[in-house]
Amino acid sequence: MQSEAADPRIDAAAAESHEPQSPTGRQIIDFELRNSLPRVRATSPSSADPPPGPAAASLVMGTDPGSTLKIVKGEFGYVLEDVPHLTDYLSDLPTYPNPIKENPAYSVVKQFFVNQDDTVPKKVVVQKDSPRGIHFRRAGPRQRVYFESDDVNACIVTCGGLCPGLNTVIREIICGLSYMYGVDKVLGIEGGYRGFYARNTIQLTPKSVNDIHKRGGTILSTSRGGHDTLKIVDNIQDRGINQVYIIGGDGTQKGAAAIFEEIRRRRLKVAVAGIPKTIDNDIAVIDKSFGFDTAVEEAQRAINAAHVEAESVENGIGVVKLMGRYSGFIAMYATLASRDVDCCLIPESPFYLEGKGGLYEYIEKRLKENGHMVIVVAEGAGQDLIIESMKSMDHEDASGNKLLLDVGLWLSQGIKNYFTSRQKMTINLKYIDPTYMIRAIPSNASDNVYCTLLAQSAVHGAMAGYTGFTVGLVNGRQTYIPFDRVTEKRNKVVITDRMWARLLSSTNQPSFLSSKDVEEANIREEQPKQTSGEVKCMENGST
Ligand SMILES: Nc1ncnc2c1ncn2[C@@H]1O[C@H](COP(=O)(O)OP(=O)(O)OP(=O)(O)O)[C@@H](O)[C@H]1O
Ligand SMILES: O=P(O)(O)OC[C@H]1O[C@](O)(CO)[C@@H](O)[C@@H]1O
Ligand SMILES: [Mg+2]
Repeated sequence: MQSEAADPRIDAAAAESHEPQSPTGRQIIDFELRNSLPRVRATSPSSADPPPGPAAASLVMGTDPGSTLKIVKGEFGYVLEDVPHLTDYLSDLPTYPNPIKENPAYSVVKQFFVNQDDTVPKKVVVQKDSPRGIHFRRAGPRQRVYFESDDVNACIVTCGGLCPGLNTVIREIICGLSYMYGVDKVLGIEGGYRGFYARNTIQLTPKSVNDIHKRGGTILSTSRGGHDTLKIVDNIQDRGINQVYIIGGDGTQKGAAAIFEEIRRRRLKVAVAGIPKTIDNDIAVIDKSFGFDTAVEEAQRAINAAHVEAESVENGIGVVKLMGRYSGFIAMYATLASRDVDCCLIPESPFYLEGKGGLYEYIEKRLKENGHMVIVVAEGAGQDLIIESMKSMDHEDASGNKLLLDVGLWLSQGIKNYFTSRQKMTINLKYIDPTYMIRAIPSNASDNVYCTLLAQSAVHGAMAGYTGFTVGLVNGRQTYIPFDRVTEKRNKVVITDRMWARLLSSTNQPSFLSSKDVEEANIREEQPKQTSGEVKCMENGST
């Protein structure tokens, strides 16, 4: 471990830094960032160069000790949860006209640049007297950029599990940097976070990545564990990297936040941009994560197969396991899309097997009615029941994620035992586990477009000097979201929400919930989430 005093680069950088000058005739925007850095003022060097913060005179900055968020308050309860900018800790950075202006493809676009004040509301369903609520900065190209094309030295890393679309995002970061901004130095870090200090790097060009979106997986390979913030930032510094693109799930975004904090502490001119990846769709705030649509579509093939098998025999049961460690979105959407599913089990909704209203009773009823049935089970469902029945130990992977027991096998065995031992009826059960086959395919057409927009938004943000942000779709608009916002909690299926009710009504399955379960779920959802703007919000509200 390297101490601050032992690193000469930190002292040198700190000695060079000084309080920003008061800008002439420009609004000074004060804000307070959480930890070690002193209070700073974001300024804009020239009138042709809009400041990174909102320019509207009515906005005042709020301060929130203990919060990592950069909060801007406006009228009528308007709150902007802004993302950091290089000028927050580096003063007098020169800016340059955005080279996109010279690009023939984009020069005809009527309003190509995003208005500096554009923000996107988190909540779109409002009442006439409700406050305007939380907003995020709108993503997109800015008039001026904080990097000269020739000076950019970017790198890309992929971490965590696989997900359809990883290669598309990699490709579009490289092509976006090159075609829109004329950047030609992009390094691929191999093997996830530990690749920064333990693996090789590869030079990436539009030509070398031309075809990669047609392949599953990640050409950079990935890993879990191995995040050593100081070693990673040392490596970034040693290589002269000044833009870091980090693609990964909730764990990866936490790692990206740690890297950003260390970079900021060392006062380096390095932009850190996260692109959220998770096939489980469990990242908070954003509408959905890339690869999710592809996964739901591919899951249909497994469900169809299970259905064909089940309806072709007497008392046929098809059990399909889908991914979803903590969140059952893939299972829920795949079930809703298919209409062949009779029962969907997810981690968020407790269920029980035996007795009145239990799963076995429902299976029996369904077989008597229809002669066959299909069950979709998310991998994280029923883990408490399995642990109870197998007296198993808790295990974790290299990143500290819970290692799951195979709910599909366990459930299939349980159903077989139930019907055999009680001589209820002869059943014919087929268990299909397509999880890794689904995760390993290339992204479908709509995910490819989505990946492209995410990658381009990340590139625009980094070029414009924003840092410490995750790019994401909020209510259909590309935004920059502070890391903390996407890592503080997981996106989960809300079982008291209308979407889960739609599922229950489509499958006709029992909810398996006691009134106590419903009460607990309601309490979980109703707990207000205080921000410094004192705006209460509910994640994943009804659609
Ligand atoms: N709290 C944390 N602080 C720093 N690094 C972290 C943290 N949590 C996870 N990481 C690092 O992020 C990387 C990926 O984490 P993880 O394996 O949990 O996958 P993920 O990004 O959550 O993706 P997935 O959706 O596949 O779970 C790992 O290298 C891990 O060490
Ligand atoms: O086997 P691995 O690579 O650890 O990944 C499995 C996990 O990854 C995820 O797909 C999330 O990326 C989970 O659904 C699943 O539990
Ligand atoms: Mg994760």
